[in-house]
Amino acid sequence: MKSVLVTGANGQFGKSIEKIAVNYPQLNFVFATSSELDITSIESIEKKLFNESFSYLINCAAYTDVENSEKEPEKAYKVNADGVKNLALICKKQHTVLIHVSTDYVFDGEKGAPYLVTDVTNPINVYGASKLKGEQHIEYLMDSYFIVRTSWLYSEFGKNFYKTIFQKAKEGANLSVIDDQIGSPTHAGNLAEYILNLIIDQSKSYGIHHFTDGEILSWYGFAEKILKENGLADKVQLEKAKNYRTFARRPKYSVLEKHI
Ligand SMILES: NC(=O)C1=CN([C@@H]2O[C@H](COP(=O)(O)OP(=O)(O)OC[C@H]3O[C@@H](n4cnc5c(N)ncnc54)[C@H](OP(=O)(O)O)[C@@H]3O)[C@@H](O)[C@H]2O)C=CC1
Ligand SMILES: Cc1cn([C@H]2C[C@H](O)[C@@H](COP(=O)(O)OP(=O)(O)O[C@H]3O[C@@H](C)C(=O)[C@@H](O)[C@H]3O)O2)c(=O)[nH]c1=O
Repeated sequence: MKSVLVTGANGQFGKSIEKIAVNYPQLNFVFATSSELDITSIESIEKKLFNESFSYLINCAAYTDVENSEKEPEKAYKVNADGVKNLALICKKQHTVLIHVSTDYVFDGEKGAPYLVTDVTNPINVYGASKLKGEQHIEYLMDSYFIVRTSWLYSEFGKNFYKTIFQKAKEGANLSVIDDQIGSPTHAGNLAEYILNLIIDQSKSYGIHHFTDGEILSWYGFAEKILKENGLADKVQLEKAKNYRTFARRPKYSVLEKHI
């Protein structure tokens, strides 16, 4: 039976994997939260991997606060770059395949068409730059890895745009959402299935993958969809934001092309 270690297990994506893990009885999962395994500490990782060896490590650990990354870049780099380097070094030593999740924010959004896995990266915010650095450590250090870039994740778990809009709408707040950033919302459960199937299929298509749900929307369009899905469209007012102020710049068009 293949054993799979999941790091960052308490986050949105870690919990999404845990939810569907029961459908994969042929895999033996170990879920490690940030307090059980801190990816920024070599000792912490080695402690977890001392007695047990894993065929795969799915890294869900990350610093995902896009806004705060601008104010405290060292926090983003510590986890998203240095922490990922630690995982790459140890996985290589232990012959564990690393499956790492990355982001559409590694691109600048200026292409105006869906990004291919071969397209040049050029992040325009600290979060994206720190995630790219993590990717580069893996590519430099390892041969057997998957870097799966995805975008605009949402689910019942953790903090995400879907839940924020739904919550605000339920409270009856009027919503103002930008329509000049375009991307592909992706259900975290679908990404979890994609990744677990790479394992089940014993895929050797190592390298960078793009996975999204395929629909192309603005954040405004996504908000509209969320309201409709929950029967709230007639109950709250949704307007296109003119000046929604943020610290971080975000790519204008960060759709990921799934097919090579
Ligand atoms: N959310 C999104 O829209 C998107 C996310 N991604 C990528 O997907 C992955 C999963 O994201 P998501 O689940 O949404 O993010 P979350 O922020 O929900 O989860 C991240 C998890 O990482 C944990 N963590 C933080 N620092 C460490 C550390 N040093 N050691 C171990 N664990 C740590 C956090 O722990 P704690 O619970 O203690 O805070 C948290 O549980 C990330 O790599 C992210 O960059 C890619 C595209 C879109
Ligand atoms: C909540 C809200 C956001 N917005 C804007 C702000 C921002 O430009 C955009 C998205 O808002 P958020 O801050 O929720 O999204 P953001 O944190 O930028 O989401 C990103 O997270 C990281 C982790 C990723 O990897 C990306 O793929 C992407 O999902 O929508 C509004 O215009 N109105 C609103 O009411």
